[in-house]
Amino acid sequence: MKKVLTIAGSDSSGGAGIQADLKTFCAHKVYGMSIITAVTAQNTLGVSHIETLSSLSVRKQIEAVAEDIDIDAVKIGMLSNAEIILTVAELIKRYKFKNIVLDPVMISTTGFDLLEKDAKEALIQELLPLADVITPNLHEASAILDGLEIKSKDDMEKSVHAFRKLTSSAVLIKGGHLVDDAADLLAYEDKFRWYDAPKINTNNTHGTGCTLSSAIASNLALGLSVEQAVFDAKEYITGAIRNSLDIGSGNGPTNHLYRLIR
Ligand SMILES: Nc1ncnc2c1ncn2[C@@H]1O[C@H](COP(=O)(O)OP(=O)(O)O)[C@@H](O)[C@H]1O
Ligand SMILES: Cc1ncc(COP(=O)(O)OP(=O)(O)O)c(N)n1
Repeated sequence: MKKVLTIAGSDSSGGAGIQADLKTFCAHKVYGMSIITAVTAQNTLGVSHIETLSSLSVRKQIEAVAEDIDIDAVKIGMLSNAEIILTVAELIKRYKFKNIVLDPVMISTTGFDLLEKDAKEALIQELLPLADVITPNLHEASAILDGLEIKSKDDMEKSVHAFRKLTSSAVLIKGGHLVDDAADLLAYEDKFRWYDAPKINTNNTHGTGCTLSSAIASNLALGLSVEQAVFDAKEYITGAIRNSLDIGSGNGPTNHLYRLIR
């Protein structure tokens, strides 16, 4: 069985973070492992508290897994601060991790900071170059590109050229926050490809970014090309949103069981 590691924060409500990642791995029939960077108190209405683990704890968790188990792919989500980013970057290099999908989590949809403001540069300088695929949403892409306005599909196309100057990683700009579309744009090598999808009329989009990046990591572990891994992950997230769950009174979670329970 293929083995996939997530390095991310815990979401007590189970919709995003480590919990979404492990559910996604399970649905893709890969073995999931987790490195927890922070514990958030969170529900469908928002984040009320964050306790970040020490970089020593993160280091020890990664070493414990990597010294014992072969890892076929890694998904990276919420990292909280620069010290943890530097630790993760160092250990990626030491253990030569492959198939790395970086979701540059910065802020929750409900507006809570999940990355300290001064850590953005470390993320760009230290982690971006190590990732095989990065998956910013419109807000994160704009933050990485020094405030470049990205609100439309045209803006997304322009922004991939700016990304090309920063990194040779494949970049998937997620269009979930476009007004009437949910199209994502993949730029890889010197090509780009749109993954179109209709915008589903629902508030239940908590954890969509986490789910998509974990699905891509699972598909890479299973041996798919980047283009196909993104295609299959896009189908998975679209189905998980279409069948999303009315849990809680805010933004409910996606449904990872929709292919099993019909
Ligand atoms: N309402 C929606 N209908 C269809 N797809 C959506 C919707 N909202 C998000 N998505 C898709 O979910 C994935 C995550 O995107 P996005 O919500 O932009 O990321 P994040 O959760 O990081 O903000 C993307 O593939 C995006 O197109
Ligand atoms: C612990 C934790 N990690 C990441 C997120 C962000 O999740 P994401 O899927 O990018 O988007 P929203 O759920 O915020 O819409 C999170 N909330 N918690």
